[in-house]
Amino acid sequence: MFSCRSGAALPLRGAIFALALAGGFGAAPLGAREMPESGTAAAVKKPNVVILATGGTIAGAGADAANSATYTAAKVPVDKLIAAVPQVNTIANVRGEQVFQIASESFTDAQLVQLGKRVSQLLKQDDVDGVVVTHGTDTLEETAFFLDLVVKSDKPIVVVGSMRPGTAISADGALNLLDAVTVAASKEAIGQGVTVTMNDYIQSGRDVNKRTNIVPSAFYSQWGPLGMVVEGKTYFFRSLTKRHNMSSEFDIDQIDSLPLVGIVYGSGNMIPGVYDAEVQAGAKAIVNAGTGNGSVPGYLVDKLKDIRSKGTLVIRSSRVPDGFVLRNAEQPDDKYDWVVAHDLNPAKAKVLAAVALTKTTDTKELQRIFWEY
Ligand SMILES: NC(=O)C[C@H](N)C(=O)O
Repeated sequence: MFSCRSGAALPLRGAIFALALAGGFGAAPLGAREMPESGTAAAVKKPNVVILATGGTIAGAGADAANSATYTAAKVPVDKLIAAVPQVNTIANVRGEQVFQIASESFTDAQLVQLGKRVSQLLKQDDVDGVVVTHGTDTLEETAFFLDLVVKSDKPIVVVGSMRPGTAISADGALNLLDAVTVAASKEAIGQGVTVTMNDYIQSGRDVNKRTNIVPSAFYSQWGPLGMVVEGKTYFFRSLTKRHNMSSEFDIDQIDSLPLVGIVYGSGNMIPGVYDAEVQAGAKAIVNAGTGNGSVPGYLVDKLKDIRSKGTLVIRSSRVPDGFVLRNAEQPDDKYDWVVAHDLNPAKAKVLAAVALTKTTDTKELQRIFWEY
């Protein structure tokens, strides 16, 4: 009934995904005609990709096809997600594993560590060429950066989500997942660090962040995407210059838990007690999501100096989405023994601080790490 030739099928993919999730496929899955027959050279040579499913909107379901924003995340199991995009089988030998079934805002550090260990374990296997992690988009940028920092492998790791549930008209999950498998199976992605495939782009998991909470073009990096995926082929135009994966000094195999790091959001008329609450809760570092160039209100400087002198790390980041925080601009970081987050947004600075603190509490070392990763 439907033509499955790439290009012609593109506008239909969202609807196809929705249909599949609703159990709408008949006997012959789309794409089956394009699959190499088993036993042929093409079938033997296909890379092996494991999809680790963690939930999110890509596994979400709404009551009606018109519900693009009102739905329940983390409903559809991994096997059904894969079955809804049979085109992945033309690219790789794909199998799925359900690691969690949660919305990504519910991720904790314990889950981050568990996921990292599983990705690392799988990529050590000779029969695994790449891993895709399906994930909610709310904290996708943290997980992607975490995996970028701690998984010691050159093999492709792709984190993918969607902005619309699979049941919605024009759902974006099917194409995003197909693109993720394409990148995970591609030789070009080897050594590129953890990537995120959303809305046809290949983004660096280190750089990318969610900029809008409605439309499919939600993910953006101020340094630009690494490339694109078009009709089952990857096109890379840039590489990540920051240390990651094989060149990282961190290894998930040596990390069993992460120290608590808090974020305090900067604004006018702030409450100093928020910092005390973070310290009392056990925060080993506080990321100050300051205004502008990571600026700190005059009436809070003594509070942050006091916190630092008692042992909690102070990291100056900014609530401004782009640009970067300069050391000793706005505040004398050398004098106060504070660290700056460079271009990392507060959520990413929190991840790097937690990972870095598993190795060192020395502020010079920590600042070096913030420059290098
Ligand atoms: N688009 C999404 O995936 C949002 C959802 N709240 C999640 O992060 O799981």
